[in-house]
Amino acid sequence: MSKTIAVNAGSSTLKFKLFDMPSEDVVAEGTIERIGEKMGHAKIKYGDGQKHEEEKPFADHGAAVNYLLDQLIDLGIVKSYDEITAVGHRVVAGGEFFKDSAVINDDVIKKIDELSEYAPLHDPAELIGIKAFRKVLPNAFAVAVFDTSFHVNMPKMNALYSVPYEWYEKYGARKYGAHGTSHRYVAGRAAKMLGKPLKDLKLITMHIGAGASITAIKGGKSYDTSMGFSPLAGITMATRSGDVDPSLVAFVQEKLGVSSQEMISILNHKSGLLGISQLSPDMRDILAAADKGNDQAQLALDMYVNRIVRYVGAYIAEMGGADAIVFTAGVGENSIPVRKLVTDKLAYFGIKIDQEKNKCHGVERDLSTDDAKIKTLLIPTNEELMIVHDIERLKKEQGK
Ligand SMILES: Nc1ncnc2c1ncn2[C@@H]1O[C@H](COP(=O)(O)OP(=O)(O)O)[C@@H](O)[C@H]1O
Ligand SMILES: CC(=O)OP(=O)(O)O
Ligand SMILES: [Mg+2]
Repeated sequence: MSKTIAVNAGSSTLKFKLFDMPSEDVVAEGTIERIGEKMGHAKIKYGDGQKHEEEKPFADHGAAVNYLLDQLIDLGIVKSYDEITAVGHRVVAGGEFFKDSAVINDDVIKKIDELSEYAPLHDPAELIGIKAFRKVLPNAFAVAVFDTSFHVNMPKMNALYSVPYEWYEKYGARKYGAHGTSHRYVAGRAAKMLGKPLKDLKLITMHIGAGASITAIKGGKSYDTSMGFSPLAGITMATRSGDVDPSLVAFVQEKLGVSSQEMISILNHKSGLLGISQLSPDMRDILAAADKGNDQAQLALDMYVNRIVRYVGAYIAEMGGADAIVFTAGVGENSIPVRKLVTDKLAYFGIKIDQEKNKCHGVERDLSTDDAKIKTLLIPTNEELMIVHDIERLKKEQGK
């Protein structure tokens, strides 16, 4: 029996799922969190209900990947690496070059390396994973699945910034978006739940995790998205600022006397929920503190909800309506209060959820009331399954 592994390197995490093929049963899955921090955390589920958990530092993504490879053998998840015949890697930035997932070879690796400047928090980490797996699985069918591919053909009117056009021509200055694999997956599931073909639907998918983005999907295609040139733009995130007036950045940079790289780092790592609350990047902490009357946490929560509502409203207007909005990713899948706050503020559009149906997490469910004009769906994302489907499609295309 052959196995396929999907590897999802985030900015500070490494997630994986190992699938038995062709059944697509998940035989092991896990997350390594807080990579690069003083203390990291690894959690792997495997076999029939077995769990492995460990607190230890992971200096960088290289250390995390090596740990994962060791654990696959040490925990007896595989007897030998040869059992894994295909591997898929999430890559955030594919630029305009990768319009679809790609079979990994030397040229593809070189190209991803070149594109790293578009996603410095993500692509270098993902390259480390690609190279490490290539070393131990030299014969596996390896595929890169890009976050940006789904957005690459969005209308130019939405992809471009109102800046000198030659910036786009010379430097690729445009909106690339991210989380495309997730938006694509939940859109497909939404169509199934609504019992309508994707091509006939207008959807707004809210991928709200630590990184977060909202996408307007028209006829199954990305029409507009909240992330921009990099995954820093859009709504308020755990530690990322989302949209900021660039002149404010230049102004504060001067005051602080720091480099532009340092400014970008502050906007990426010290902003968002963490920056406003001065407490935590984690929505669970923000909700608990706001509940106890912490004003900064309340402000962070209000801003977070407001930014989501702003984009959903804009996208309903841009698409001339919507059939459904979809909650997904860490906060969207798990936070009952955030889903309530967001949908309450969208009541004007005929978005209305049943509070009893909302009492759940991690399940596919239509949360709408019967009289809702626009449906509200909860759909747990599954980027890893999407990666496996892309691997199978590319295998077929290549006659393998
Ligand atoms: N029960 C919950 N309530 C609110 N937020 C939650 C809950 N569970 C997880 N989260 C949030 O989900 C985030 C992680 O989401 P995830 O989609 O895994 O992120 P990413 O892939 O961007 O690292 C965490 O920052 C955490 O704040
Ligand atoms: C692009 C991005 O923000 O990814 P993540 O949410 O995994 O950090
Ligand atoms: Mg993610």
